[in-house]
Amino acid sequence: MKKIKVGIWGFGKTGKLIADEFLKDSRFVLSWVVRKNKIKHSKFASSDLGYETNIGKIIPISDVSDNFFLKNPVDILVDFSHNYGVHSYKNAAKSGIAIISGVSNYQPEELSLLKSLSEITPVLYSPNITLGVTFLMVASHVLKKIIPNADIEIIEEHFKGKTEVSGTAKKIAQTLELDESKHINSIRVGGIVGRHEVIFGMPNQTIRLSHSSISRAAFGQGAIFAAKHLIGKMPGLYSMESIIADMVRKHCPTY
Ligand SMILES: NC(=O)C1=CN([C@@H]2O[C@H](COP(=O)(O)OP(=O)(O)OC[C@H]3O[C@@H](n4cnc5c(N)ncnc54)[C@H](O)[C@@H]3O)[C@@H](O)[C@H]2O)C=CC1
Ligand SMILES: O=C(O)C1=N[C@H](C(=O)O)C[C@H](O)C1
Repeated sequence: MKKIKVGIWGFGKTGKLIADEFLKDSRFVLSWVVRKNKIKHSKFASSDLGYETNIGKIIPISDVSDNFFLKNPVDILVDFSHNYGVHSYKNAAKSGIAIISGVSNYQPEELSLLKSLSEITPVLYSPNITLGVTFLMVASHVLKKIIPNADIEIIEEHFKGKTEVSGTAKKIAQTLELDESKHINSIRVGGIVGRHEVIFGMPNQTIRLSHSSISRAAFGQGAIFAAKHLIGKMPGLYSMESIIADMVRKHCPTY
């Protein structure tokens, strides 16, 4: 079977683990990663990650010219860089490259640019690409419909250095029609990769739905799941929620 060629935008804390998961999966070939930092680094993502191979050429953002995607074609571009990263790969869409963005704190301008690219290529955007959080989001949505009067609070916990409020928590708040300035409770301690909890409070019982990302590898596995669903699709905006909601409908038991 023909391998799916992948390019990664951003080679930071998460981008590295995304690259690692794609390197380990034989259905994919990691063609390149684009990084911003000019600090001295290996020439290949695989050697940077400790493998004795030279796969996934590391390309500095300054070398990305207008015809970069014609010269370096891939099937899918996966972005875990920064909210303005999308400005630097607009041309990928013109070349028909599918886009997966995991950037979680888009400003309206960048989000609408990303959405506009979905008119010409398949785009999947998710502030939390894990299967688990997506399931939690769908399940919370259903629960809110079943218990519309419950008190609902969202807790999000991350590593000390994360300055912004979790994009995942904001998306959960939007889905549940909650005021994000009142119902998101943020905790920043140590090295927590990412934990989200939705609490439904009722007078005589409490329901807690929670998810923990134990390693950033979870994001890489989510990106692979998304890539498998996106490949071969028509241009359009796709989401992890619609994929998981379809699966829930398919597998929901009847009693
Ligand atoms: N959707 C999801 O499941 C997840 C989303 N994220 C999000 O991914 C983003 C990155 O997170 P981290 O890796 O933790 O941050 P990081 O700061 O460790 O890495 C980001 C990297 O992107 C690079 N970069 C910035 N602008 C760039 C550009 N224009 N082109 C190429 N590279 C560029 C930076 O130099 C840095 O190395 C954040 O928005 C974060 O919230 C993180 C984890 C999971
Ligand atoms: O910055 C991170 O690392 C993460 N960001 C996400 C968010 O803001 O929701 C998702 C994840 O939990 C990790």
